[in-house]
Amino acid sequence: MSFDSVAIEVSAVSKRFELFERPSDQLKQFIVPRLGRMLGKPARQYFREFWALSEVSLTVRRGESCAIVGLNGSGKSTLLQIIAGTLTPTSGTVRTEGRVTALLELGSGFNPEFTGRENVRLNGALLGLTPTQISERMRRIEEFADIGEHFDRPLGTYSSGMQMRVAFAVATAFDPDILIVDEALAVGDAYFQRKCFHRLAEFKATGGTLLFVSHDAEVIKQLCDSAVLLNAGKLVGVGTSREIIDLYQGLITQKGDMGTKPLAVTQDGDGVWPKATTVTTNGDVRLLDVRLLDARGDRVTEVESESLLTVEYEALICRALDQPAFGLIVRDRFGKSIYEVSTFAMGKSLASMGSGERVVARFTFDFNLRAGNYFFSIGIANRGYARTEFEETCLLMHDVEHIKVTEAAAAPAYGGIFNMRPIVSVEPTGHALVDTAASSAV
Ligand SMILES: Nc1ncnc2c1ncn2[C@@H]1O[C@H](COP(=O)(O)OP(=O)(O)OP(=O)(O)O)[C@@H](O)[C@H]1O
Repeated sequence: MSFDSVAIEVSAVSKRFELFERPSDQLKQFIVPRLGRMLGKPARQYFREFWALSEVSLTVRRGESCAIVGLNGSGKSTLLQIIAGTLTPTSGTVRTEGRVTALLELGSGFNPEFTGRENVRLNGALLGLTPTQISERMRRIEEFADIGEHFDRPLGTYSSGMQMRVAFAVATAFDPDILIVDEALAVGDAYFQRKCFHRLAEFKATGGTLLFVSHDAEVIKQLCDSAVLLNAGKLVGVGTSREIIDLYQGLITQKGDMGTKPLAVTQDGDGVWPKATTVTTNGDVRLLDVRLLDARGDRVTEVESESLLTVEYEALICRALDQPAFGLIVRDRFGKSIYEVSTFAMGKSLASMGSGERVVARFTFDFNLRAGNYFFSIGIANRGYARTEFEETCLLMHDVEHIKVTEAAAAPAYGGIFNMRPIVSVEPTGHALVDTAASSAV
């Protein structure tokens, strides 16, 4: 790949932190090895090594939006800081092409004693912009931040939401080629989050390269083309944002699962169910078949909107389940969940199932979704305790099957995702609107 098309190239980056039990150990580490070397004695180490990143390699092409996902402490922020140049790697290299701006820790790159406006000037100057260029962008930044008179008060007096507003406005206003954003959307109210989301989408649409850390699966799926998954400092998955979110959710299930059998999470269902994008399983059940049936019970790959569809899947119980539950997720082509349900969530308690039993779970719907392609994920679990939480996850498989919905000739016209079938009425209230201007002119 030529570097022309590459915006960020991370090659075998590792980062080691030195963890000291006591502050005095840091001082000892500074002095004792030096003394030892002078006296020809072997060096003693006063810290514990911690590898936050191990041999991470990653390529982001120009114009691509890439998300970094992973559990807390997996190394996402460390990687972003190394790419942004605010932290040096222990080994490995990073190359970036073009102007990079980063929204990392709140307050970084800002002086708390300066006002918002002064900080904007300072940041612009650091990025090499002329005073005229900075002034040209000042109004846009002030408008986007929308913090009123606080803009001319010292940053130290701002709430964290206000600081983020200014930081976000600044980071996106100075025409970066690469924008690095760490969880910025998590700060601020819902209205500002939407504004930030639109600004990032705009940045992406105009060809900017985005590297993004977030725990919000839907935002990632909408904003990012690709994603990588970090686990304990290692890169364990690379793929489309949708594939990686599925893999990540498998990891979350694995972590939250209270069962005694370990869960295996794999990307793409090779060997288990080839169509599936991810498979999370503890081996207690096996999927045997998935069937999509129309109202007559015939197998289909296509269905007309507003008609009956049955999704049924057959599974083999490999270990007795005392409180089994069967679930289904319907997702759109972007992987966004449209509907999720399980026998447990519906309040259906099923009889226990013994090892070797074969069962068929059947979900019949009026499939009133708009024309398009929809994907099905299935879940089998044991011992539910909250709407979507179980003590044991036996099987969670994304994209086991999909259906094409076509629009029926007589289908009602509406926008959005599905037909909510409202009861609508429009009636006169009996009160006429009086045009006061017209009546006073008479
Ligand atoms: N300066 C430091 N000294 C020692 N350990 C550190 C330092 N910075 C980070 N770490 C450790 O490195 C690991 C990775 O941290 P990092 O902040 O990169 O994770 P993260 O994936 O961004 O987590 P989160 O989702 O919670 O923000 C963590 O275990 C953290 O405690």
